[in-house]
Amino acid sequence: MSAAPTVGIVGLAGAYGRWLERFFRERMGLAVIGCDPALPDGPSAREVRDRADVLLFAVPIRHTARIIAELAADMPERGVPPLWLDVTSIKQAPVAAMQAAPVEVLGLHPMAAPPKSPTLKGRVLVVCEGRLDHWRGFTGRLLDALEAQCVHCAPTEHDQIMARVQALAHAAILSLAGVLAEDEAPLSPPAALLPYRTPIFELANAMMTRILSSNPQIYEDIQFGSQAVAPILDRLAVRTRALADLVADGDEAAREAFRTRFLDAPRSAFGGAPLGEGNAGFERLAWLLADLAEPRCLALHLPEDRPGALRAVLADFEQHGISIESIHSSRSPEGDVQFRIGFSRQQDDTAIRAASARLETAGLACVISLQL
Ligand SMILES: NC(=O)C1=CN([C@@H]2O[C@H](COP(=O)(O)OP(=O)(O)OC[C@H]3O[C@@H](n4cnc5c(N)ncnc54)[C@H](O)[C@@H]3O)[C@@H](O)[C@H]2O)C=CC1
Ligand SMILES: O=C(O)C(=O)Cc1ccc(O)cc1
Repeated sequence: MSAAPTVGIVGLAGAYGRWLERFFRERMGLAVIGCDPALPDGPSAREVRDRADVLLFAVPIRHTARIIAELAADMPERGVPPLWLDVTSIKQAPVAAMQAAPVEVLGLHPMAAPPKSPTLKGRVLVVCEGRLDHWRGFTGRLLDALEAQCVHCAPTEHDQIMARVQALAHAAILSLAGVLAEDEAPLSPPAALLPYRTPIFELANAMMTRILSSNPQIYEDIQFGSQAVAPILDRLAVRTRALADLVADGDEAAREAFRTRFLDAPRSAFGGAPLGEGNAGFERLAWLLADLAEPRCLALHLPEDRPGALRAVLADFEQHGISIESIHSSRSPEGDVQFRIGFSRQQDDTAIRAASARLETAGLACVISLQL
């Protein structure tokens, strides 16, 4: 094997396959080959397996263990065992299938959709170490280059955790979406409720619409792909039934049972400090939502990514006596940083329009939109 290993990606044309191809080429400087039924002119999976030093599986959850097992079954002898990796949202079955091959094994689970950014910086990456010896140094460099917040656990522990972090959370959100979808006008479509929103409902709506807009196969397979899920969903159903029964009873005893089982017990299980931190996080999001709801705003991006670029924009506002009410950065679908600047109703429209024009003419900002 050469000093710079060749990476093979099974599932090269998929969302993570494409992101990882770019990551390995551009951030690690490695040659990447791959296969995918969506790339019929490319090499076969066995060709990729035999040419790659590092083989990564990024295929649909429901097919992953089978695809790995098929490639493991007729694996030719190699002097140095290759490294096999996967990024599947479940870990027990894929890691077990890789362990059955004469290879070194590392299971990964990025806890985010493939980002617009070139690394997983700011995201969590679950790492399930299977069997590492020759490849230990390389996997250390890989994890460093990914820049994620790594957490380590065993595959079975991972699946128990994901039955809660993913399957249970998604089930609750999809059940909420399903109940709302059953209603009729004027209570439906669900968006008809948004003018009456609370911050909690607005965040719930963001979660419902996120899941319903994403790859449906993933959300199906997260429910159906792990044996850890069904018992957790039973507990959700029992608890929801119990709550509905208490509310139907409606007497003081039912209220007392609600307070004990649905408020006090979870409150003490969460613990004082985590409750405080979580609640403070919610407050920050609620403030953000309130700022974003302010319709008077200027959205812009800074063409020059240099220190002082934002300061020059703010200096123009200062010179012309324009106060801003909020400023938030986000990313466009292409990954460019955008700033959204909110103005109070007291600020003069003409002055804001003139500032917007000046910033563009001076090349200090590209104005994406101006709403007054
Ligand atoms: N998209 C996401 O938000 C996340 C995905 N993942 C994991 O990444 C993996 C891939 O997911 P995505 O890229 O989102 O799915 P995707 O559906 O975009 O891509 C899967 C690719 O695998 C290909 N494929 C199917 N059968 C194949 C076979 N026999 N050989 C080679 N390629 C085959 C498909 O043609 C497709 O291009 C899954 O295991 C998923 O759990 C993990 C975290 C987040
Ligand atoms: O986009 C989001 O918010 C997600 O939660 C995406 C996602 C989907 C599947 C995973 O296993 C991990 C993350």
